[in-house]
Amino acid sequence: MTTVIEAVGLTKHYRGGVHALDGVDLRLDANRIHGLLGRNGAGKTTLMQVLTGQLVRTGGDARVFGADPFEDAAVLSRTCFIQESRKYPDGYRAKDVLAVARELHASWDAAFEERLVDDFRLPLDRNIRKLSRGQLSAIGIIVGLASRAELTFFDEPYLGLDAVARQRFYDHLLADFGEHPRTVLLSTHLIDEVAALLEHVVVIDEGRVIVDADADELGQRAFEVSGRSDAVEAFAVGRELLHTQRLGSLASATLLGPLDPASRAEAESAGLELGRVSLQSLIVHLTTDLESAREATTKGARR
Ligand SMILES: Nc1ncnc2c1ncn2[C@@H]1O[C@H](COP(=O)(O)OP(=O)(O)OP(=O)(O)O)[C@@H](O)[C@H]1O
Repeated sequence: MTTVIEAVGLTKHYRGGVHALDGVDLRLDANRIHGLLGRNGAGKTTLMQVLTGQLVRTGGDARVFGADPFEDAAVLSRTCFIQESRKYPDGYRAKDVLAVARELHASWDAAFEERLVDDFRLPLDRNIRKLSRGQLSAIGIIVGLASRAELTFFDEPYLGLDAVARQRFYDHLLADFGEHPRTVLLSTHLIDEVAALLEHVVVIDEGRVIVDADADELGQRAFEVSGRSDAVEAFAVGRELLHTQRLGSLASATLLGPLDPASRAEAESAGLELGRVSLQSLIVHLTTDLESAREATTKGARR
């Protein structure tokens, strides 16, 4: 597989000791939809800004299509970056933004643009400042999709979009990706909504990559058991526990590790039910529960 994005020890530090990126190692393959997930302030936007040459890195190396993206016009012409906080010049109407984007992207599909404008009901003649939050997001989505750039970054592209419009975005992205494969890096907090789209998932936390895995493999990383609390507790002994929940005499536990045949048999003979862990729960547990568990262990060891 061709690598489109490669980062080695990538750092971006700000004054005041902020390590927005703190040694990011990453390789993203071509023609896949990659998810970039993580909590607020984890470093997702910073990573995209460095990879699109909008920010200068402090250290390490970043390659996009094999070149340094910073001020490399050839790299940037193959890239489309959709950012939620984009500012437009005074007096611009929605159709002016689309006209500029059309000029910038060699693979722009005007017929697709037209369909998307209809589908997202974008008022083309309205001044950009008068558009609703959702309509502004729709502009970004239309540009990101119709540009058909070889590499598209969507940074939280759908602030303010209603559930119907978000579903349309997912449907269009998936259908168009099927016909015109390209590389997409999508950052979002609506993890379960996009889980089915993602082939590969990167989770960053405090500027570091904590998960870098194919979505299928990630689904095998944890499982849930539920049933009588004493049976759940007994089953959890010796296993890495991510999370537990109790309700009266019943409990459920999220455990790390693949569900091998022996564990399955053990759970079944203890009368426990087995279930999958959603991508969102897994990531929430990995970025919060594991952290607290490790903190508790470190504190315990220090005592
Ligand atoms: N110009 C700046 N000066 C100082 N710190 C900054 C600057 N820009 C970003 N940061 C900090 O860098 C960290 C990473 O920010 P970033 O915007 O990349 O996070 P994010 O993962 O995109 O968050 P969110 O999901 O909330 O959008 C945060 O702690 C943020 O406060």
